[in-house]
Amino acid sequence: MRVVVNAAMSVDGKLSSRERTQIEISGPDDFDRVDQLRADSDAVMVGVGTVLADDPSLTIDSDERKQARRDRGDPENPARVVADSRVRTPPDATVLNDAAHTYLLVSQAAPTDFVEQMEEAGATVLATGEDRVNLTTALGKLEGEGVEQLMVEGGGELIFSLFQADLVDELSVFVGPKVIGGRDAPTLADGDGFTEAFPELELQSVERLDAGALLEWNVP
Ligand SMILES: NC(=O)C1=CN([C@@H]2O[C@H](COP(=O)(O)OP(=O)(O)OC[C@H]3O[C@@H](n4cnc5c(N)ncnc54)[C@H](OP(=O)(O)O)[C@@H]3O)[C@@H](O)[C@H]2O)C=CC1
Ligand SMILES: Nc1nc(O)c(N)c(N[C@@H]2O[C@H](COP(=O)(O)O)[C@@H](O)[C@H]2O)n1
Repeated sequence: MRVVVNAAMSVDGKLSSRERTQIEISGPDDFDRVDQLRADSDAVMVGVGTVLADDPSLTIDSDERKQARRDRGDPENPARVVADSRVRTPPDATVLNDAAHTYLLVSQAAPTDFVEQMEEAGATVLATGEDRVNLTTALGKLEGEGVEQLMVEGGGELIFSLFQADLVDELSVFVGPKVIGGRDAPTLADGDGFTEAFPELELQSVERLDAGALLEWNVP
């Protein structure tokens, strides 16, 4: 499986403000690039923190891209994946609508009645890890479901864990012109942070885009 992480961050490396509401950091050209990246992926993943903060759809905007997927025999939207150890995804979350299939990655600690509620809403629930999702095992299960390219759209807690588990192959970061600030605002990689053995990436490209820059990195 190829794991491609994409995010938009402010000049100072924040994904959002301390209020954790969705902030438009990308411009139209970057949103269009993200739409293409979704269309090129078998599934789009976020952590439950992003579901609770943004209630995202994670679907494709462009009708042409949806048609191109149908023409090649794929569903019109990639599958959606939420890392959600204890099922905090609200039953009325947009990621559970019928625009795409949804996988909920939970842990063994997930309450059975919540799991059943998600399955009734049409989601496929994959359990790994005792208290928290074991991302290595969970991504292996997704691969078994046919996910060859997984796009990850954040947030910072999930992105850090994926780097920690050495699961990331590529990182695309759009750096937008805003300064957000705030010690409690989410950054590209949060979690506990590294204190040694910092992952070192290889810069593949730098491009001016909208009012910012797109940086693409490979993870050796
Ligand atoms: N600008 C951008 O490109 C983006 C911005 N954002 C912003 O980021 C913020 C949300 O980010 P954040 O709060 O970090 O949330 P995340 O989306 O990273 O979700 C974090 C949650 O995922 C769950 N999770 C399950 N398994 C794991 C695991 N193995 N490792 C880590 N997390 C796991 C945890 O909850 P549990 O333990 O309950 O399972 C954790 O609290 C919002 O403000 C949103 O607007 C989000 C995406 C992109
Ligand atoms: N690429 C990008 N640029 C920004 O400026 C953003 N705020 C985000 N946020 C991510 O996009 C998701 C919203 O998706 P939908 O439009 O609802 O499909 C959001 O949840 C973040 O993951 N991304």
